[in-house]
Amino acid sequence: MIVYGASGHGKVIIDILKVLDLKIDQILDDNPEIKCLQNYTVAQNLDESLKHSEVVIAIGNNMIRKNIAAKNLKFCAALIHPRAMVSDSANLGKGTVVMANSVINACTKVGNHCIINTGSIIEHDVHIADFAHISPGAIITGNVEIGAGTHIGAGASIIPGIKIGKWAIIGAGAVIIDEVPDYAVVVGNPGKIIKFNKIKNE
Ligand SMILES: CC(=O)SCCNC(=O)CCNC(=O)[C@H](O)C(C)(C)COP(=O)(O)OP(=O)(O)OC[C@H]1O[C@@H](n2cnc3c(N)ncnc32)[C@H](O)[C@@H]1OP(=O)(O)O
Repeated sequence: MIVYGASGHGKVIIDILKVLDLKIDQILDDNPEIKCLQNYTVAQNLDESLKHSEVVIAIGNNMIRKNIAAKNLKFCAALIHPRAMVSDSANLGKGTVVMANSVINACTKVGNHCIINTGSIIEHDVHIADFAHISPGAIITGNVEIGAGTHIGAGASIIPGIKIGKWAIIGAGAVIIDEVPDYAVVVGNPGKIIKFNKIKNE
């Protein structure tokens, strides 16, 4: 497996690969100043001999993950920590990572290259689009829809059936009781829009 991104998030993904007994072939990062991650050497270019290896994008920034996903690489199927609980009826897209102690309940759909972070709860019939990130401890209750590239902050809660647009940001600890439009940044309990996210090259 190639780990693309030598970040803090990369460290957690390395732990998942280790516990799944998957071999780490190379760690890549576009930043030439990053030379190592823990005990691993970090390269800027993919070793030609590894061009058929599967790749996981290990970067927390949703837009950077989207840009890397456009490259011609062989992305892995979803990586699931063995101590996560994922329903048989859930559907997870390629490159999505599911961290320890998270729960993904029945009939949920999670898109490509999403992060379902540590201890988050994704309830039944939730739909999460590509490149979204559900932060540690967030609670997404039943029938919620989350748009592409949206970031749900740590410990946020979303009440059932709410629709959250694309490239929105929900602040840490927010409680979302109303629909959230595309690009909105929402904080507090009850959640209120404080601004709109200026996304370029979406
Ligand atoms: C493994 C991991 O670590 S995963 C990482 C998980 N990361 C997170 O959960 C971070 C989520 N991010 C946040 O909560 C951020 O504070 C954001 C994105 C909502 C806002 O960040 P910024 O755009 O930098 O806003 P800024 O810090 O300038 O705050 C703007 C206002 O909102 C308030 N505010 C910011 N965040 C919150 C919050 N989570 N809850 C309540 N109020 C908040 C600020 O106090 C400030 O209020 P003021 O204008 O009255 O002073």
